[in-house]
Amino acid sequence: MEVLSVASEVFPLIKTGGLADVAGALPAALKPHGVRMRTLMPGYPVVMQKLRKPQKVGGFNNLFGHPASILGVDHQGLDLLVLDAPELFDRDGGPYVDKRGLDYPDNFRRFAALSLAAAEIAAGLLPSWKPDLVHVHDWQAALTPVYMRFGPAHGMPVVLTIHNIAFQGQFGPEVFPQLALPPEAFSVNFVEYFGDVGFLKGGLQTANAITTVSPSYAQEILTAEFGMGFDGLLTARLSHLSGIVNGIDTDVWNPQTDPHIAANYGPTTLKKREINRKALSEHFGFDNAPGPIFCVVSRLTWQKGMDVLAEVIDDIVDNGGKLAVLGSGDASLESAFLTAAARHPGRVGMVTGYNEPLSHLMQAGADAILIPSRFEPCGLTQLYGLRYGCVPIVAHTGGLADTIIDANEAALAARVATGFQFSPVSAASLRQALRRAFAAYRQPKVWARLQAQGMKSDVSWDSSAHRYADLYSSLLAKG
Ligand SMILES: Nc1ncnc2c1ncn2[C@@H]1O[C@H](COP(=O)(O)OP(=O)(O)O[C@H]2O[C@H](CO)[C@@H](O)[C@H](O)[C@H]2O)[C@@H](O)[C@H]1O
Repeated sequence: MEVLSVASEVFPLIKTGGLADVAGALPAALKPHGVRMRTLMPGYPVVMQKLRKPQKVGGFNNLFGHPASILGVDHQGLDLLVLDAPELFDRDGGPYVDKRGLDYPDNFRRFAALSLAAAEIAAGLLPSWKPDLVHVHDWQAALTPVYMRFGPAHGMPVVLTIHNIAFQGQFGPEVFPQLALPPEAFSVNFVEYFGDVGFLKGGLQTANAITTVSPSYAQEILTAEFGMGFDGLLTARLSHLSGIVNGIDTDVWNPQTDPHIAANYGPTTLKKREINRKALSEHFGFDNAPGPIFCVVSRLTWQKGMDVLAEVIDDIVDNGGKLAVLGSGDASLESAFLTAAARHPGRVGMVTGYNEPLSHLMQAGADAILIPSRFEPCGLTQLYGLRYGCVPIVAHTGGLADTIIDANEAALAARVATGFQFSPVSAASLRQALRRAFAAYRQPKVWARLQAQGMKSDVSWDSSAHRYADLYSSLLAKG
């Protein structure tokens, strides 16, 4: 089966969040299931620099006003199709925002171009290859099924995966005439959304199947609280919606071989984590006092509950714990953590920015990872935590609820617990979870059991890749 995957970021070429990890890992995970996946992504400067011997495999004389090429290239086993459209993607800032952190004003055109290119590939643009099915990710690729619906690839199945329904790609109605869609596409059945143009809206209406990244989140987005305006639409399309939990790349995230950590270790050599703890402590300027090190690797946003975490920092320190934070995001949250680090030297440390190698060392050296998200479609850092013996302390929501088994009395007695869950997302309930974590940490056998159980959890793509492959087969069987 030949599948075209379309994503705006793909690890290891470019990553701002979990979408890149998933788009980067799925092709290899699907291979054993008879799926050959080629991935279309934009040719941002950092991507173009990394490509080795790309070949032009197709092109456009005029893609939204400019010529563009499709480059075919293998990158560390990833079969990539890169949309080389310098007018749209050769920019100084990040993939979505400029150097000042502001959205590019032509984002609608940039990602409409990605989607249109995908639809053209589905329609046979490349002389050498045509997919049987298209799998698109998030709003940046969500116009693909809309373009396909009005073009020659009409009828080819499309799967749309929602990684985060908070990001919808909504633009004013004035962009519609610039999208090269027929007038009837500006209707409630397609992209029209309360008078605006909605990229994700259009995709949700037209994809043959909608998936999101955990079964619990698939349920939650049917409610007004989590649906972010799409609960009604999704309820109407319920028979096409399912939740498939993310896996992780167990080669990239393997404490036995990880090149980014100070000492490799496995389930039987957990003592070596001590060396990573030391390296982490040096990095964050921690003192040598015992006590658990909690870590955070996250965008610093309201979604991630970082304001709630900021409220309990003093409690962590008062109880003999330490906190290492790696992240960037809202200025007020960044400054809350920096202020806490200044207030608690040797106990609280903050690294602002994005640092992939350090994120590995944190999972290897910290005792627990804190994830107090208000909503979390799946979450990947708790899965990395399980694999690294860094016990996850998570909010009971979305994929966090689906992947962590709370250390309640019954689960501890049955030896199945892998972490701590709390609800609601409030400082009081996070404090309560921390109290339970401190108590468990004081009992080394209990803590070691939590770590061991977590490390035994299957966080690989094996079972989820199977589900995607089954979904593709069922869509193709429908003809
Ligand atoms: N400062 C930093 N330095 C280094 N690495 C950092 C970092 N900040 C974050 N990361 C990394 O970025 C990734 C974040 O993935 P998440 O799943 O936690 O959330 P995100 O909200 O980006 O993804 C959305 O899509 C994913 C994929 O489907 C869903 O799991 C998730 O719930 C949904 O919100 C992880 O690999 C993490 O290690």
